[in-house]
Amino acid sequence: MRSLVFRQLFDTAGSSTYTYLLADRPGGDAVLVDPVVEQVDRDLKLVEDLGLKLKYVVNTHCHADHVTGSGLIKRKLPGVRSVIAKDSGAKADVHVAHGDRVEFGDAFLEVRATPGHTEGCLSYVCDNMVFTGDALLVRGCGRTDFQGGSAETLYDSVHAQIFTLPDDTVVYPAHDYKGHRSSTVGEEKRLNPRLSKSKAEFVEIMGNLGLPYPKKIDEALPLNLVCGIQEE
Ligand SMILES: N[C@@H](CCC(=O)N[C@@H](CSS)C(=O)NCC(=O)O)C(=O)O
Ligand SMILES: [Fe+2]
Repeated sequence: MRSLVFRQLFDTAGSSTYTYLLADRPGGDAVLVDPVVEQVDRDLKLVEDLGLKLKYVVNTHCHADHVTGSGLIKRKLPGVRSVIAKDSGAKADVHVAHGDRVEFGDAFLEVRATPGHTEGCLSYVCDNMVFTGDALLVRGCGRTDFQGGSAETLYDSVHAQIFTLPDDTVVYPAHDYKGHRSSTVGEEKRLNPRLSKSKAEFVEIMGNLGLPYPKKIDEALPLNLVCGIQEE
């Protein structure tokens, strides 16, 4: 049996983002999911401490609230390749779409298209884990009021691509604002206060969130379209 390496890291500097480090085995090939630019040194130190070979920096979507660490990591570790959805409209070394695999050593991430929070949102399945980005948060979900968001589309994505996974699949979101770290598909199907409702109720809830725009949206969006770094 494979002994996958897994670490969940949290951005305490303001974005409340979870970054995930996965490797196919101790000392093996690794991927970093949703790195944050302010945390790149922390992430790369962990990669080095664990003796891992970082292959890919993978984004679940073009983030609106923080700048991705992908470009800075590529600059510090030449050879690392960035990955994002083709439908995100963002630059990357590898554009993926539903059904693709991101392989690292003997392990892989299975790409599932889960649009609705943004047009290019992906979730990545690895063994009994799903990295849901902002499509599904613990007891919540991503907002749908910008970046081509659509409550109807998000509802269909989560129900078709995440809630069809086995109930014991562990849900790892891109953010948490309430102190949660993970959940399971079974738990979210039963207890998610938005997505356990009917589609019509969900659309009504999402239309009335009244959230202010993320503070860094004007800086983050244009930078994330070019991997987090504006080249000279
Ligand atoms: N206050 C934060 C932004 C909070 C926010 O809008 N989060 C997004 C995910 S990042 S695009 C979201 O979808 N939230 C859903 C929710 O129900 O909170 C900031 O200023 O950065
Ligand atoms: Fe987002």
